Amino acid sequence: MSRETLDAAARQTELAKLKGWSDAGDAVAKTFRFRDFSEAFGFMTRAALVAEKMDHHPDWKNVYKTVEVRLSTHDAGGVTALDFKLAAAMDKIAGA
Ligand SMILES: C[C@H](O)[C@H](O)[C@H]1CNC2=NC(N)=NC(=O)C2=N1
Repeated sequence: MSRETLDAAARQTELAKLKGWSDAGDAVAKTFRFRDFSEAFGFMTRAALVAEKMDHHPDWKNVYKTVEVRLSTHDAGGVTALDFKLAAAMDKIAGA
């Protein structure tokens, strides 16, 4: 998959296909909220396995039952198609 960065218009096109993700310029971001810590950490565990398989890893922060996620392609210095692929996978795991 291409590691070319997407411009603002292309990011908007991709964001429109997802729910709850926003454009953070150098990344796309979403805050996932779960019922409790166990659900949040279960999500992170499953997402981590997918990310590792993709060799594409999230920047994220967990506080109790929320998980703040930022996705960018560090090697490319911006957002690429890979970030949207991981975003969609995370939504699926979260049941969103
Ligand atoms: C060598 C390895 O493929 C790279 O370092 C991968 C690992 N995971 C990565 N994850 C993310 N989010 N961006 C990258 O550029 C990246 N690069």
